[in-house]
Amino acid sequence: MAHIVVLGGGLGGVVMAYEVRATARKEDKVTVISDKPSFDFTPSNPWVAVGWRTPEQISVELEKPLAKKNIDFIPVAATKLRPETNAIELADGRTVNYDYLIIATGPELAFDEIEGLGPHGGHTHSICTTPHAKSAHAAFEAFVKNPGPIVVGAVQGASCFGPAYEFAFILDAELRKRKIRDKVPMTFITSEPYIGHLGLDGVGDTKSLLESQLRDHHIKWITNAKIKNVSADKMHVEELDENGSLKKEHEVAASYSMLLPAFRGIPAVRDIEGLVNPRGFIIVDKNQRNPTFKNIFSVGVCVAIPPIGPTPVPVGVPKTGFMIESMTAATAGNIGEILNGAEPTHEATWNAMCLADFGDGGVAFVAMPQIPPRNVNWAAEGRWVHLAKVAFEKYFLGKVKSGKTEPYYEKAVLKLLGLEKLKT
Ligand SMILES: Cc1cc2nc3c(=O)[nH]c(=O)nc-3n(C[C@H](O)[C@H](O)[C@H](O)COP(=O)(O)OP(=O)(O)OC[C@H]3O[C@@H](n4cnc5c(N)ncnc54)[C@H](O)[C@@H]3O)c2cc1C
Repeated sequence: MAHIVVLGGGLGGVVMAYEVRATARKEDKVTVISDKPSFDFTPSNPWVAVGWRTPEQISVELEKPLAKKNIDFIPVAATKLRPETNAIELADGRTVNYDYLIIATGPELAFDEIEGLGPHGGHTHSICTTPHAKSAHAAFEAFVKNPGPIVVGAVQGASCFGPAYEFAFILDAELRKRKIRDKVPMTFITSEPYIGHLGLDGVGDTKSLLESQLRDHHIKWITNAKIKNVSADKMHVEELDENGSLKKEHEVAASYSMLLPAFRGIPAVRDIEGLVNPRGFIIVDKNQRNPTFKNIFSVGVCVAIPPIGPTPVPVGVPKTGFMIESMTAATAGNIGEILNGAEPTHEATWNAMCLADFGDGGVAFVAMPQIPPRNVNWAAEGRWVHLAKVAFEKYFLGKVKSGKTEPYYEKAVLKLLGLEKLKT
């Protein structure tokens, strides 16, 4: 009998647990360890922040659905991983031993790298977690009573740009609905070298698509931006030129702001030599397996993926839901093979595919592979993206509740786009 532990109960971890349950042998034990009792569907956080969803609508209590699939659940945070003894120390003093470990903890949010950034003692809001989105919503309701300038964007070192664009357009839609958009100057501030870069050097024509959307919605922008510091009503921003030298300094007024932070690995794993890169992300080979500790695998945002190329201000590569599904499927296949005495053969596709909802429209893109030149480099816009995103939410929450394992949705979207045959 082997004990397979999945660390993290988010988008990657829960699906991972279901999938590895299906590929492991009957006698093997599967356990999920998470620092909270529920699963939150992170892609819906921008909707929570404007009141289009409540946190309860996008959360699932994990104990029962996991138990139904014969998966143990420990809702206690891991404080330290000891890979040399195959042990995880937990916040309640317990130690859990494993034969195989899959790390799916997502990121730690590096707000402390910029003065005044973030919701904990800083001056910017966040949509990275559902509790953050809930307090961003409370602040938004206060803001609309006394509107002023809004800043939305992503800071230096960020890797998740789609949700920043989404949130800017969703705020714009909500402010129009409340008929106060005319009282709110909006600025999009990003470390990307150009609008629509997305950490992927653009996909299809995301540059023109997103620039024209920002223009159409009267949102100004600053690219190659480094946030120096944020105070209660403004932020100090350095705009760099293409060589990385200072081009212009900006003092941007903000009554309400949301900036996506840089990510790094969680403290429980961050300083383990051979396991992580300098930012604390888990190093994996093509089979999602760590080359030093061969019984450790990793999926999701905590996986180390190098940036697509140098940029004047550092930007990382986004890890989206569809890519994460392909990492979980490959990992489950590989652990199944190892348990049956074979070498792992499954590889994730690591393609980027994303739906960015704008409330009444949206932009979708597919990049296969992630690094250009690509076989598929496609982006489009339309109201259907909003509807597809609602379907994505329903599909995923259903998957978490029921324990279904196949990545139906990726197939469905590719089919919708006529790209099914091109899937690599
Ligand atoms: C605001 C936002 C919107 C996004 N929208 C989309 C989208 O529309 N489409 C898309 O494809 N992708 C989207 N993404 C990207 C990506 O799909 C999500 O970030 C996704 O949640 C990542 O899944 P994950 O499992 O890697 O991490 P997470 O979902 O963050 O899960 C990590 C889990 O580990 C737990 N954990 C953390 N530390 C510990 C610890 N010490 N011990 C135990 N458990 C721990 C956390 O509580 C959490 O449950 C979005 C990301 C963000 C931030």
